[in-house]
Amino acid sequence: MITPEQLTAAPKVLLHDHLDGGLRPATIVELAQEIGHRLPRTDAGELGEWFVESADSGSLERYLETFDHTVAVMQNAAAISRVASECVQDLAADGVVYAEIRYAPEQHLTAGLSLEQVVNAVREGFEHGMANAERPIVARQLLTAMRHQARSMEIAELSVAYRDAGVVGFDIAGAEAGYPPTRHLDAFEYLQRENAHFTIHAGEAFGLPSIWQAIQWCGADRLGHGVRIIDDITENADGSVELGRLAAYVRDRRIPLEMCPSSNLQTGAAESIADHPIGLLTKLRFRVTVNTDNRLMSGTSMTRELALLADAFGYGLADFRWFAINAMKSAFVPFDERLAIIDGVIKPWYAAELG
Ligand SMILES: O=c1[nH]cnc2c1ncn2[C@@H]1O[C@H](CO)[C@@H](O)[C@H]1O
Ligand SMILES: [Zn+2]
Repeated sequence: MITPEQLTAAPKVLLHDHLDGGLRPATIVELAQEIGHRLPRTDAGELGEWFVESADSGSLERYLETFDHTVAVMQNAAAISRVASECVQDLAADGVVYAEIRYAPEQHLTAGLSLEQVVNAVREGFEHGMANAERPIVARQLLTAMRHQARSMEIAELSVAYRDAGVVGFDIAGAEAGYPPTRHLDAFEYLQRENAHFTIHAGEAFGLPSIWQAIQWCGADRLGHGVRIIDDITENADGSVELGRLAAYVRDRRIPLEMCPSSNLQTGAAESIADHPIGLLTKLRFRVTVNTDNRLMSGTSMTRELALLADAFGYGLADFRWFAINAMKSAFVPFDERLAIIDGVIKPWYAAELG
């Protein structure tokens, strides 16, 4: 049996976590007071519960409405830096040793900041967080463009401009139905020409066409969620499994799936953890990674996600090591930096625990 202490201490790698989905409720209350933003609850504990309940809507669109409040309090550089630093410290306390944290710079301009000022504020916060965390952690930025907006090219250019300043990749997020990834093809083609990395939220609220476009039209390095790839997999009555062409491609090419179990229950992408496609995809040895998505809206952490999976599927330390190494192999930092964490941090810890 894995003890809770062991699970917290286990080195974890997080590729899919939204900066504006992971604020401490107490910080939201303080920041809202400073700028006079009205919150649905003013007690931090109640506010935390409000986020989880409101995000528990069964629809991605309604889930996303809760971000109005977190984004509202992240409009000046001091607030953004504070949130970024606390994020890194919270992840380190949760045993995360490497994290790629994403947010949409274009959503943080309402009080007059420029896109560059937003990225710099996050950078300063991450540096402060790494320096003050209770355990060593490496934190990097992914810049997200909102798929219903038309600023993806500009944000892609921003991610390239800051590639040597803590930004390791690009993403698109927001409502998926009606906003296919090909809407932003120019941005993805630009990134490919720049030898840059990107992931795409696909196959969460919409099915295979979205995943297919993300990979075969846009050239995504990784898939955000990607749960609907299960629609291209047939389980026969005799227990045999058949992969369609797209599912086979994703598995054969080792395309990383950034899976976020609790988030998927809230948006209706899965019924329960036990029914979540992560079980079958792990058994079939897809390049599965475990992620939090939005710690505030899901009331979760990496430790909690792993504990839920352990309960539902009987996973143990060997499985958690596999998830961590899968994720670290799929990170957007240079290969030597990935290896340093795999060989210097993840493998030694598990070797000591597993014997
Ligand atoms: O699971 C998700 N699917 C799609 N979009 C999301 C998800 N979680 C958060 N965001 C969106 O990404 C923005 C930048 O971080 C958030 O403001 C939210 O609108
Ligand atoms: Zn997400």
